[in-house]
Amino acid sequence: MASTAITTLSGGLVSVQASLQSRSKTLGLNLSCSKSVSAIRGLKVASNVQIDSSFLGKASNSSLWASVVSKPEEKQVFSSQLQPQASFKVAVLGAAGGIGQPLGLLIKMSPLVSALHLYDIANVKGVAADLSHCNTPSQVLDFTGPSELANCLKGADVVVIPAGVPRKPGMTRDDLFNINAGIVKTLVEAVADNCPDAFIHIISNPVNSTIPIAAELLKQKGVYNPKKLFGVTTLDVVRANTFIAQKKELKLIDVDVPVIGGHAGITILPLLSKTRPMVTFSNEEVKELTVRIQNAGTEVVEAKAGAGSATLSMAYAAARFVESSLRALDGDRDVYECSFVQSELTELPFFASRVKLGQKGIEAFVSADLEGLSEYESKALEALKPELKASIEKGVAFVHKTAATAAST
Ligand SMILES: NC(=O)C1=CN([C@@H]2O[C@H](COP(=O)(O)OP(=O)(O)OC[C@H]3O[C@@H](n4cnc5c(N)ncnc54)[C@H](O)[C@@H]3O)[C@@H](O)[C@H]2O)C=CC1
Ligand SMILES: O=C([O-])CC(=O)C(=O)O
Repeated sequence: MASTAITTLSGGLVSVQASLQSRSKTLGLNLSCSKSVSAIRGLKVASNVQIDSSFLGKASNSSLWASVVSKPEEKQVFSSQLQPQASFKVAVLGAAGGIGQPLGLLIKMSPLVSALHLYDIANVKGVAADLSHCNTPSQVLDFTGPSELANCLKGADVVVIPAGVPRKPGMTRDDLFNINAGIVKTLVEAVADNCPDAFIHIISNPVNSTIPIAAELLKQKGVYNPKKLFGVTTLDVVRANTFIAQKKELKLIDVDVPVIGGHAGITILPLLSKTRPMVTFSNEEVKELTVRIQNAGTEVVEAKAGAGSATLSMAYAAARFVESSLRALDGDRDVYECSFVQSELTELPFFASRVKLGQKGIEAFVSADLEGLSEYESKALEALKPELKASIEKGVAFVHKTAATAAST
C-alpha cells in the first residue's frame, strides 16, 4: 500500500516542532494590516502593496493598488504584466454554492493559479462571469452539468469538492449522508476518469464518511493514491487558533493548534497541550475550549437558522488548504496541514492529523503530535474512536452496497 512509503515524523519530535515554529511564515497566513508583514498559519493575504509575497500575490496586489492610485496608462502596464507565479489548474465542484463562491474568489486571488475551472449543476455561468472580471492572473471557465464535467477536470492539479447539501438546525452531519454520498460518488468517479493524479480535497459532509467513500471508489477504478486524497478539516484548526488566541489573549498570528481525529462532534479533537506558543490551560478552560471547537459548526448552523452552515470561514479554510497544496506542488519543502486522510497513526484506517505535504502528496505524518497527550486528550482520543470507526465503515459499506446493486441489475 502506498501509505507504507510515507514517513512518520516521530523520532524527530524536537526538530520537527522546532522547524514548525521557526517556519511559521512559510506555514502561514501573511496578513498585512499596516506596513509590516506578520505571519499567521494559513493563507497569505495583504491589504497594501508593501510586501514582497502574499496570498494575493505581488502582481495581483500591484494591479489592485494600481487601479486605485495610478493613471490609466500605468494601469495598462500593470495589466499586461500580470502573470501567475506558477501555472496550476484548480477545479472547484459545487462552485455556485455558499462555500463555492467565496472559495472561487479566494482561489482567483492566488498567484499560483493559472486556470480556475468552476463546475456546478446550476448557476455557475454567472459566478464565473463575475469572477472573471477580477484582474488577477488566472483564467476562469465555467462548466455546467454532467456532460461538461470531464472537460472541467482534465489536467486539474487540485480538485476541491464542496458540492452537497448543508445542515439545518437539529441535524447532524451524518444526516447529510444519504444525499451527499451519492453526489460525492458521481464527482469522485469523474475525477478518477479524468484527472486521477490530482490532489482531491473533499469538503462535503459527513467528511468522516465521504473520504472512505472516495477511497473505495478510487480503488474500484484502480487509481487510488492515499497520499492525494484529503478530507478538509482546516476549518477546525482555524477555529481552534481563533478561539484559543481570544481566550488566552495571544497574538492570533502566533497561535497554532493541531486538531486530530475526524470532522464531527466529539471526533474533532483539538490538542490544546500542543498549542504553540506554549500556553497553560486550567481543566475548565480545556473542557470549555474543546467543546466550543467541537460545536463550532453547530454554532454557525444555529445562528444561520435554516439558511445553511459555515460558508465564509469554510471558504477561507479551504483556500488555505488549496494554497498549501499548491505551494507543496510548487516545491516548497515546508508545508504542514491537518487533514483527514488514510493513516496508520492509530488503529483506524482514516484519521485526521498534521501531515507534511510535498509534490507527490503526503510525505510524512507528524506523529509527534500524538505523543505525550494530556489525560483529558488521551481519554477523548479513545472516546472518539468508536464513532469515527462507525462513520468510516458506513462510507465503505455504501460503496460496496452500491457496487453489489449495480452488479445484480
Ligand atoms: N468540511 C468542512 O469543514 C465543512 C463542510 N461543509 C459541507 O460543505 C457542503 C456544501 O456546503 P454549502 O456550500 O454551504 O452548500 P450549498 O447548498 O450552498 O452549495 C452546494 C452546491 O453544490 C451544488 N451541487 C449539488 N449537487 C451537485 C453535483 N452533483 N455536482 C456539482 N454540484 C452540485 C449545488 O448546486 C450548490 O451550488 C455541505 O455538505 C456542508 O455540510 C460545510 C462547512 C464546513
Ligand atoms: O457544521 C456543519 O454542518 C458544517 C461543518 O462541517 C462545519 O462548519 O464545521
